[in-house]
Amino acid sequence: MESNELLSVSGLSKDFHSKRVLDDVTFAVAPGEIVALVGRNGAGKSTLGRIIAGTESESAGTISSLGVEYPRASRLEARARGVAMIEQRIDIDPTLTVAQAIFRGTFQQDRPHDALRRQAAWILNEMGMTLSPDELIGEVPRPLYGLIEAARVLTDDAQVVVMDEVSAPLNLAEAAELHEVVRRLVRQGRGVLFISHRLPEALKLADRVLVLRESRLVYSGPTSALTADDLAELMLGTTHVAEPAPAPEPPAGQGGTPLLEVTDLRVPGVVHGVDLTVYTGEIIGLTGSRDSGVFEIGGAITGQVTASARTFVVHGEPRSVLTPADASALRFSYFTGERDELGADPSESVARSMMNSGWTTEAGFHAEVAALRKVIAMMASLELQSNSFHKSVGELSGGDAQKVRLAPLIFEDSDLVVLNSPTRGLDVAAQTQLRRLLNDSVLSGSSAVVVSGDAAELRTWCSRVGVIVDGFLTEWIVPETMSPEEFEHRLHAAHTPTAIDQYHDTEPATA
Ligand SMILES: Nc1ncnc2c1ncn2[C@@H]1O[C@H](COP(=O)(O)OP(=O)(O)OP(=O)(O)O)[C@@H](O)[C@H]1O
Repeated sequence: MESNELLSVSGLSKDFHSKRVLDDVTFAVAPGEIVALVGRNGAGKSTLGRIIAGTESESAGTISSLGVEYPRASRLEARARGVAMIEQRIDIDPTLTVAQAIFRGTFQQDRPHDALRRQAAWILNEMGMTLSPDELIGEVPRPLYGLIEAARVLTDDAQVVVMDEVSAPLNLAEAAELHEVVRRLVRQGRGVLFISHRLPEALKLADRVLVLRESRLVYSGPTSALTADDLAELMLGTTHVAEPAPAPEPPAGQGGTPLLEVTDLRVPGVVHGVDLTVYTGEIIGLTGSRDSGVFEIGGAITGQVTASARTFVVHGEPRSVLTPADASALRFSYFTGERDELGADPSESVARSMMNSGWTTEAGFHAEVAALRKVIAMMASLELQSNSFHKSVGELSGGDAQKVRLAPLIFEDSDLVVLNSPTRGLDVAAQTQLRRLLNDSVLSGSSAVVVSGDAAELRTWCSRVGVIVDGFLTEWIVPETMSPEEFEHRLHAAHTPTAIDQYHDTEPATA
């Protein structure tokens, strides 16, 4: 069959242990086209991407590139046909430089390092990327591996590129770099299948959108005809209330009872004197570029990062800056957001991963039953798509795995919880539901600090957002006082490393 389509998928189905996860999926990607793929957690997006890229087998159906069918489950065949995929989880040898990582596996990889370096520098510069070609991969934050992979795709001959939630861990400035690469790829006549839970991003970037719901393709059409709410409705099969009922009035800033009051918080070389007050019953946000010190502040107030402070007062009592043991005694918890640092072993069962502690084989029958009851209740509240707690975490969809990791923190009675990008990889309904659960715990007297680079997450979750620039807290933004566009604009500036200069003369803000 002659075809101009870069990629044609026809009648594709997939079963996992007799559960149908893709059912008769048919679509095509044309040269120069960005096609977004959206759907709820567990809808089958990654599985579809992996089948196209030849790393997973299909149960039925065909896939062709430029009209030529390629065999099932062969990554090499798919690559030879010009199909590449950037997966959610990427491993790169930490001893390589960024330049070597960009050219690894390509025909150019054995060229002298200096030549690779020059070419990598050119590509990074063209894309407006802030990565240095000489930086060691071991020193590059893992969330940026997706950008390195995107630069790598630019240097090779892949004609169709599947990007699986590559933008999920990126802040607004980093996501803009990724979008630039995607646009460049399609200007060269290639095609991109872009998987994302950020619906406004999907609509803005893509020409066309595919919606998977309950394993079937329920919509394929131009993005220009849709709003984010339309898209959510197509994904969920029901009207979606984007903004959950706000938590009953949190203590308004200075008027409430302080839970934590810190002055002159310092982390050597990174945080240079931050004053921060978190009131009981509020959810605040902190944001900044990756090297601004924002992550270290979240770690320092929960005893995860070594820090100093002039005063550190919890519930009105002066203390020293916390150690991890102090933090757990005070019921201060921390969620790193880094998928690999969460201790969630992919071979571990859902049940065991959801238990924080106390479930050992020696614990006895009654303790085991009580622990399982708690797991079942958590699974029901979180609406896990997977209905088996025996399943291993590695078999879960990305969103379900994120919920499993978050569960102990959300259900534990914490006084203060620091959450790094809690909704990363969660679909719109799961985001809303998680926020409801967090609101419930805030209502019962706890507080939360959300460290994030995601505009929607910060806007819908936080009463105020502290901007961290170059180790200083430079201002507080109150999302409800401005339009979503203005809020996004302000965050974009805060995430752009060049913003540093404009803040150098600014007095640090106080809470
Ligand atoms: N290796 C596997 N073994 C068994 N079941 C699997 C495996 N991989 C995926 N699944 C199941 O297939 C379904 C689709 O998973 P997939 O990861 O494709 O969803 P997704 O749409 O990408 O979700 P998310 O948005 O959460 O990443 C889920 O129910 C998942 O548990």
